[in-house]
Amino acid sequence: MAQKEGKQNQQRGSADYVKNPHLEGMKEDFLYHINLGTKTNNLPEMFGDVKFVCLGGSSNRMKAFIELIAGELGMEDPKSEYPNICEGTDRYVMYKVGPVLSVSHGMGIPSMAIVFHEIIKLLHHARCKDVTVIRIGTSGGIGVEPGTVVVSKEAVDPITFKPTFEQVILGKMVVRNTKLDSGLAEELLECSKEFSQFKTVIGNTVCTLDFYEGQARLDGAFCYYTEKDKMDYLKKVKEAGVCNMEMESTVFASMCELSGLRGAVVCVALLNRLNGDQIDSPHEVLEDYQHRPQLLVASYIKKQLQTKAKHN
Ligand SMILES: O=P(O)(O)O[C@H]1O[C@H](CO)[C@@H](O)[C@H]1O
Ligand SMILES: O=c1cc[nH]c(=O)[nH]1
Repeated sequence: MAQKEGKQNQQRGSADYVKNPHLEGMKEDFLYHINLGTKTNNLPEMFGDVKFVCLGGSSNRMKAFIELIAGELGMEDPKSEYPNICEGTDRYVMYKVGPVLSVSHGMGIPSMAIVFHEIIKLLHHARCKDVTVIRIGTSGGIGVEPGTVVVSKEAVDPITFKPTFEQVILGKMVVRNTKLDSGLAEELLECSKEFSQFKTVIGNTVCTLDFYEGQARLDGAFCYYTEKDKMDYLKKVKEAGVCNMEMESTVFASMCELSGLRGAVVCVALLNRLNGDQIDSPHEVLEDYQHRPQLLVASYIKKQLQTKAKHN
């Protein structure tokens, strides 16, 4: 039976990103999957200035993103190779330039949840404040042209299309809220107006547990439904105000909600799922699509930092 959790954190910007009394009594908190620890590393010195954390599935994308950010913020160092801060592990990669952290999260809810727990604890141990987190991803579009950037209004589950995420804790189903920061989504949409080379829309995002059967594809290793079943489901998805499907947004949004971090999900649609299942566009086209959320988010970060500098 689903059990609703109690009060959720509504205080965006609060520095109290963790809600775990057990952490206080620990001699060291070692963040195993990112190979950083409270005793091993001086986390406040290394990360105390972080204001933006950008997460995306692939390591190469997150390296490309930090290079883009370095250029945008005028902080590029031609001699620098932008070292991977998590070098001691091959689970995830992490890069930092100024107040921006760029981290890979792998594929799917469990992989995202693990790294996000550790990132939230990292922000806590480093005593970071007013941090914004943005997932920069790819997705399957629902009724949108390939290459369209979708800023998520709500991250919704694939059954009821409600903004909820279910997690089994102590053998019980816990239902968590996945409401995203609407102000941040609007700010990103506003910022997208400077990019006439691609379209940006705001809409709901369905988060699934799988790329094939979970997203009603006909091209997986197994398929026990018809093309009509698939299209009926995708029609229902579209009618729920959904513009795209991916695999991490609900757990990401639920953890933003619990921690009080401002969060957004910005994913490009690699294809329109109403027209097919295979992602077979040429490599250069897919590279160009993947770059679009990065351009938008980099420009947003630059503007935010400029505005902040003016007011200081
Ligand atoms: O492009 P990324 O961030 O990896 O995200 C999307 O791509 C993967 C599937 O190909 C899933 O993880 C999905 O959420
Ligand atoms: O169709 C797609 C494309 C990218 N990522 C997904 O999860 N689905």
